[in-house]
Amino acid sequence: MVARRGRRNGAEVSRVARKLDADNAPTAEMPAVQPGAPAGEQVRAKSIPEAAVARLAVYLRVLSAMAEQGATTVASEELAGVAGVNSAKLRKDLSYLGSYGTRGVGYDVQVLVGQIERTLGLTRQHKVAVVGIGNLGHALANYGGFPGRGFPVEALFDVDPDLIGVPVGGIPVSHLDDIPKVCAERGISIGVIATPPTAAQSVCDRLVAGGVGCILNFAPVVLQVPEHVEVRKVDLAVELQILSFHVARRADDTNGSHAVGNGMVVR
Ligand SMILES: NC(=O)c1ccc[n+]([C@@H]2O[C@H](COP(=O)([O-])OP(=O)(O)OC[C@H]3O[C@@H](n4cnc5c(N)ncnc54)[C@H](O)[C@@H]3O)[C@@H](O)[C@H]2O)c1
Repeated sequence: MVARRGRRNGAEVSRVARKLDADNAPTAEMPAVQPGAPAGEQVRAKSIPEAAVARLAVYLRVLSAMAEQGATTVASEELAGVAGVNSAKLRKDLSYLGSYGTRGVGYDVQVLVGQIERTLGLTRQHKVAVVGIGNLGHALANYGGFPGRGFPVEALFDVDPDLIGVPVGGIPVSHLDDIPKVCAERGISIGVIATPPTAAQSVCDRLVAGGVGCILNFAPVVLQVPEHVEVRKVDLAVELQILSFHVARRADDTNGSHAVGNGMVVR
């Protein structure tokens, strides 16, 4: 009997990144330098707070755009401004990577890109399967932004006979029952669940049987998975409720905001 556990919304990004890395290499955990630690002292990536890991992904996106435009160095204030955080928080986040920048020069863009990519486990490709090729599944399968970020969509699954064999985004849709076999054959590491909630657990079980170690679940249901499987849940209703809370709070109290530049506010 395999041990199972439920996952709450907001599972740890850093652990997922390490899990993805672990799927590809035995030396899974990215060592980072503890801020304030003596040079060369290594700590595990799990010491990076989840919120900071999420911001690292934003910095990476900004830095990649800067590199494309020919930037070689960037000041912390500039990077912070474009990323929408305050510069003290940015410097703190980057210190988790052992990156402190050079006074008067800033950060080397390419070095920083490499450090963030390694920390997020993005130095390898992670093959993705999408299950449930309805409205959301079609959008995900057709979205061209995943392969360039190291997440090529390599398999699609559904139960609708009208969809089986039909290419979506260039990939023919396979039947649900073929999930374990196809995922194992193609080395899928991430399974995206875009089925109705009633089907999500059985889909998840099939993905796990196919050796998939990471699940991104769009269905509004809590999944039970073995200990070695990581799950992240995307619940747009919860996100809207959180926004609603912030709107209500802002109406009562605008304290806690930090005004920058042209009247814009970053949090
Ligand atoms: N559409 C959105 O904007 C959106 C946003 C957030 C979350 N979600 C959630 O994502 C999921 C999908 O939403 P949707 O709007 O794409 O639904 P949809 O009805 O358009 O598509 C669902 C697809 O899943 C397939 N399916 C059903 N049972 C299956 C099974 N056992 N195995 C494989 N495929 C199966 C159906 O044939 C269909 O193609 C839902 O759980 C929904 O709550 C959707």
